Amino acid sequence: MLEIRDIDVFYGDAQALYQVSCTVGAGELVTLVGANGAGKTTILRAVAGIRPVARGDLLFEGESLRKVPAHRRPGLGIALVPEGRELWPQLTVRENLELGAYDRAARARRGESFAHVHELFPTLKHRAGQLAGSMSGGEQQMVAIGRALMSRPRLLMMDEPSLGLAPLVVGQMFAAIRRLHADGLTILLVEQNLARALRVADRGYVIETGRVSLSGTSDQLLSDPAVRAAYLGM
Ligand SMILES: Nc1ncnc2c1ncn2[C@@H]1O[C@H](COP(=O)(O)OP(=O)(O)OP(=O)(O)O)[C@@H](O)[C@H]1O
Repeated sequence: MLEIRDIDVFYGDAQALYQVSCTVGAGELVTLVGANGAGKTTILRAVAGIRPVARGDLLFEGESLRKVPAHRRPGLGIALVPEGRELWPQLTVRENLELGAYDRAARARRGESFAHVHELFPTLKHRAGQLAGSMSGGEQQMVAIGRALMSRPRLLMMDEPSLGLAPLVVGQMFAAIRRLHADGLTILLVEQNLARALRVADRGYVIETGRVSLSGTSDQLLSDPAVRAAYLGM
């Protein structure tokens, strides 16, 4: 479904990604793991079209995204749940969700999408009229994921959905991710919690200083001595 081919990405003169390649097949849950500042967010931004790609290419369902502006990518089925959630705090939960269904096709199927989001996160149904900014961190993350689902994505990218959440809430978040994957959604998940991410993912890529340093199935990575030493302290 998604093929990232040898991309280089810069912030001004500073190069953040060096010939990064990775793929996500239809129905797969793939995770990008690695330390702070390794370049994981930048990969998602490149796929979403928020950061331009200086070299290389991005293919979505076989078509190059290079000439597709960021605002047209959700219409193709690409959704990003950004780091920090980026909700509208003064709008209600329902209004935040509605803003996710922003194109005509998504608006036409809004009722169905609401039902899907409410089934995944029942709290959002009960709190529909509450201001998003007054909710807990975990609830706000649910709104951010729900808003992305309202655009009816075929590829859902999530940037650190568990960041800053209490352990119990992190468990609920991963249960929701597992459920979306079991329902057949294609997911690209960025996580710093390597062990947890690899337990839900089919495959993973380890990103180090802007490069893919290792890749493999989750089992391969979890049993790799270099991964265990560097990320799991074993
Ligand atoms: N807006 C920006 N301007 C300049 N440099 C940036 C910007 N955003 C990120 N960078 C740099 O690009 C590199 C990759 O950052 P990126 O945010 O992609 O890493 P990350 O792996 O997602 O880490 P984190 O978990 O902290 O988000 C880092 O060196 C970072 O300092």
